[in-house]
Amino acid sequence: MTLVEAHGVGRRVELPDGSRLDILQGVDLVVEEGDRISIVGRSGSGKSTLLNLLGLLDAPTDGELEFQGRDVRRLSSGARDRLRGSEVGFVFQQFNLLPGRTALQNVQTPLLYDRGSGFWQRERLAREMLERVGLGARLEAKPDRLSGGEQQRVAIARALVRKPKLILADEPTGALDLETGAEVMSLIESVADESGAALVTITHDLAIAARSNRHLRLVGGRLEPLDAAPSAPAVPAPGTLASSVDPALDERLTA
Ligand SMILES: Nc1ncnc2c1ncn2[C@@H]1O[C@H](COP(=O)(O)OP(=O)(O)OP(=O)(O)O)[C@@H](O)[C@H]1O
Repeated sequence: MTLVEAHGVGRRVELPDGSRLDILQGVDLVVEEGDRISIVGRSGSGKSTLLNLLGLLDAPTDGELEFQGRDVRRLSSGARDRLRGSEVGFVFQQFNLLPGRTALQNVQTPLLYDRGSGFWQRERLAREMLERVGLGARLEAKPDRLSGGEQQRVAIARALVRKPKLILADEPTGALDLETGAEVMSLIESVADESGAALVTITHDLAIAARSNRHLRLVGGRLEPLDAAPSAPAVPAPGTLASSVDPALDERLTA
């Protein structure tokens, strides 16, 4: 099933001096259920802007964008928020956990928007999700008591507790060491597999990009395919350099 279909999508913003900046122009992308897509691009090329459009945080200024067959530009902001809440999960580089809340409370937060789910049901779902990411023994821990890798696991549990069909990961391993990053990606992928969700990952890390089955690069406001499959192993051995994964892929990603 097609989740997202973008044709000629553009995103333009107005700058304080009255001039306009075309961040994205003519983006074409189809995301199917179960897809594993990585997007690379230079800093400032518009990757986060694109992720915000795919995740219904923002609407395009040009082109057509459909989410599960619905025209995003015609949705009211309330309808967009509801669709995002039930169908999209975000994982960010900086975890974005609520600092004063326990792991269990953090993971329950998205469930507060589920009409009809009572406290005990929310607690059960959050507990199960934290157990799924290996943190069943740290339910009451607050973020400042957790390592970076553990905080990212809480963030993953929070992003996926509503079983979204689209998972958008913006540099999810950027704040983690290589080995922890590979573990965290495996976790995101296996949870995505269980629910048949699509996973779109923005990354600068070539080892992380190589794990996807579709590789795209954002350049000049457009997406272009990097179609040759990387020959690298899916997970680099701990301690290996990301750029040693596949010199050919490396060249294509960073050109
Ligand atoms: N609301 C906005 N108003 C003005 N400029 C913006 C706005 N949003 C993004 N930009 C600009 O658009 C460009 C693309 O931003 P974006 O954050 O999408 O890039 P990116 O590829 O994710 O960058 P990075 O890899 O450094 O995070 C940047 O030059 C940014 O300053």
